Amino acid sequence: MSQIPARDRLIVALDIPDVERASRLVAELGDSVTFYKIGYELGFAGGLPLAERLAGEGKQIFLDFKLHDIGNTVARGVASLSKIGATFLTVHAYPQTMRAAIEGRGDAQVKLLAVTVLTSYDDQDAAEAGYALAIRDLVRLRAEQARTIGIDGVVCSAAETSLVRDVAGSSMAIVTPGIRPAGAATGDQKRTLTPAEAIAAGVDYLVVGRPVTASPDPKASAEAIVQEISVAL
Ligand SMILES: O=c1ccn([C@@H]2O[C@H](COP(=O)(O)O)[C@@H](O)[C@H]2O)c(=O)[nH]1
Repeated sequence: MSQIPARDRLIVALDIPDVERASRLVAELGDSVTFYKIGYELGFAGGLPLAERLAGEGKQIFLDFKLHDIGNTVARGVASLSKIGATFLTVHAYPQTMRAAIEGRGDAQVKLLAVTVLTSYDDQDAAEAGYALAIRDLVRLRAEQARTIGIDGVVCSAAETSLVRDVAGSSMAIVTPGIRPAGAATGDQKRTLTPAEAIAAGVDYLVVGRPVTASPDPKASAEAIVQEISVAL
């Protein structure tokens, strides 16, 4: 995936509470951002028609709904979301869920990404949630299962890129939230790397929310990240 242009590797998380504000931000960012992620906040506030519109206007869309339910419900949810024209859609990396997602996607074009372990978790959080494995082992296991089941890519921390690449190979996309330009506030993210570190590690796509959306100059912040990606490629 080394042929992906630097700009198309930046996915801006549109974590914005309403469609009007999100549309204004997209207009302000203009050509500086080609790829947007829509998750709970905007999606549950009427963001799906915006996702469809942006896809129709040539932006790439990542629907980050992290689906996880009984198989029938996951399959039907994926079937509905597959009609939007998105590039990526997330499910949690549980084998039953991943198999159901593939069934629900059918012949649609959307690529399925499996969320391994949320980037806001560290080993202590995983233990508190009942997992006996350390995060890196859990990420490795889930990446292996995603590959075996036929998922298109994984979501993990950029810090796990090399272990994921080892098990997932070069054809699966590695998509990494928890990206923080040097000096940016980490907030609730616990497994972070800078854009340059993530590219050097070999990730395909970088997901960045607050460092762009909460910036006093979102376009300048997005351009600075694209520049950092270009230099590191
Ligand atoms: O493991 C994960 C999976 C998804 N996310 C999502 O990415 C963005 C990150 O936003 P920031 O403001 O840059 O922290 C957000 O929409 C999360 O839901 C993640 O962070 N970690």
